[in-house]
Amino acid sequence: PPRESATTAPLSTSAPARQRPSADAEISEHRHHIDHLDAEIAQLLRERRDVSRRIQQRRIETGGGRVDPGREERVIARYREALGPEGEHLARALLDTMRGTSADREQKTGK
Ligand SMILES: O=C(O)C(=O)C[C@]1(C(=O)O)C=C[C@@H](O)C=C1
Repeated sequence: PPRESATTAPLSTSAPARQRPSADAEISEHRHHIDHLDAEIAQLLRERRDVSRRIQQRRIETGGGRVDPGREERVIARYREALGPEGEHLARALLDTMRGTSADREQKTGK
């Protein structure tokens, strides 16, 4: 069918919605995808934390400290390269989570 001209078309924002899945359906589908990715990321983070804790414990047992600042800088640089400047914030939060030493936790438990 011939398309309505710009001058005769009704002023409606719903025209594209007839040709595509509704925005609600599309958003809902993407959110399911994100929920799935978040579950995978959480599992990977638990695995990473287990490995990280083994290193930290071994270092502490052998007279070292929990933190290895040089290694942390290399981890942070990797996240920055992968995700841009915001990757650095993520890496710092990640390392806090790995060490269990976030400011939030220190405030609540004193540990
Ligand atoms: O690689 C280490 O030495 C670790 O202890 C692991 C890890 C990390 O989770 O990446 C955690 C704490 C350290 O400060 C540095 C890095």
